[in-house]
Amino acid sequence: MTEQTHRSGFITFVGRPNAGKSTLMNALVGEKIAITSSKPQTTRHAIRGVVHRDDAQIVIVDTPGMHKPRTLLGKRLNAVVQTTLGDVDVICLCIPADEPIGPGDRYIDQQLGGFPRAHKIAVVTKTDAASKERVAAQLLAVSELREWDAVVPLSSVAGEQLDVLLDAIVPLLPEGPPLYETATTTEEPLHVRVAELIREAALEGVRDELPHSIMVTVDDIAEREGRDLTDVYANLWVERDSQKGIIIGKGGSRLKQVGADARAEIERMLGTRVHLDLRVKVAKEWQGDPKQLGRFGF
Ligand SMILES: Nc1nc2c(ncn2[C@@H]2O[C@H](COP(=O)(O)OP(=O)(O)OP(=O)(O)O)[C@@H](O)[C@H]2O)c(=O)[nH]1
Repeated sequence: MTEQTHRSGFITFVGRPNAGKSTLMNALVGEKIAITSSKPQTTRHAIRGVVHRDDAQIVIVDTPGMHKPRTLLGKRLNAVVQTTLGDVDVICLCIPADEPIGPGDRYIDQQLGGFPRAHKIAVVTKTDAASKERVAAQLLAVSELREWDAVVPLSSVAGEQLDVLLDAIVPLLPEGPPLYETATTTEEPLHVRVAELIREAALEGVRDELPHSIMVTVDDIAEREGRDLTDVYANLWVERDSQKGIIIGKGGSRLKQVGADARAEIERMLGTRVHLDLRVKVAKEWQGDPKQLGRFGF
């Protein structure tokens, strides 16, 4: 019997907003750890997931969408992207199959030239949402962007071709032992993961202008002794008093729904019943305020 080579390394997904990066990472890791939403640019943290295989360990760093910065928040997000890309072994550029390649895709593709160390894979996402012909045409168009180490069409939603992507990634990683214990699927601290679940619930059905204004912090997560119950104390931050009203809803109805939805997700993650104490607070114009951004971990 020959001994199998073990490889381990870091990969990341880039692509314009809504390209399907978060959904893909969740599908690969098999546990819900990054926020997904139909609203663009809602991924804020470089969350890591770990894919374990017998022959490899793939550490996934999820980066926020790369875009031309407008606000201070945008600039900081881009700085996170730059640091991440300088560090990884493989960069996967996600381009949806159901939309033509646009300036946003090209902008990001050009940026990839600045990271010669990393191998590059093109991932054509959402193949379930496009015809076979369309997928084929998209593969051709993507191939013409640059010399890729691989081009992989897949669907995170249908769970198709995910193994093909992993098989393409593994040979590009350096030889080495696993970087994380095999039980680990994420190294995000628990309170960050809980905060993301609450933020995701709060984003459901919210008006288009709100997503970037919502932030969640978790003060405490405490198990009640001898009981199958965890207390979670969290704050939902908005930028203006007017937004507070939108979040809370008529007679508190929206906030109640958000609380119920978030609680169900947190219970699923923690495996205990949860009491969620959720307060809505205003942090005036936090996206442009360095102090507030620091507090929210940017
Ligand atoms: N049909 C289909 N829809 C998908 C698939 N993957 C993602 N989507 C949808 O595309 C939208 C965007 O997906 P996300 O994973 O949030 O995209 P993202 O690239 O992380 O977006 P940002 O956080 O804005 O950068 C969501 O509505 C997803 O449900 C897929 O394989 N098939």
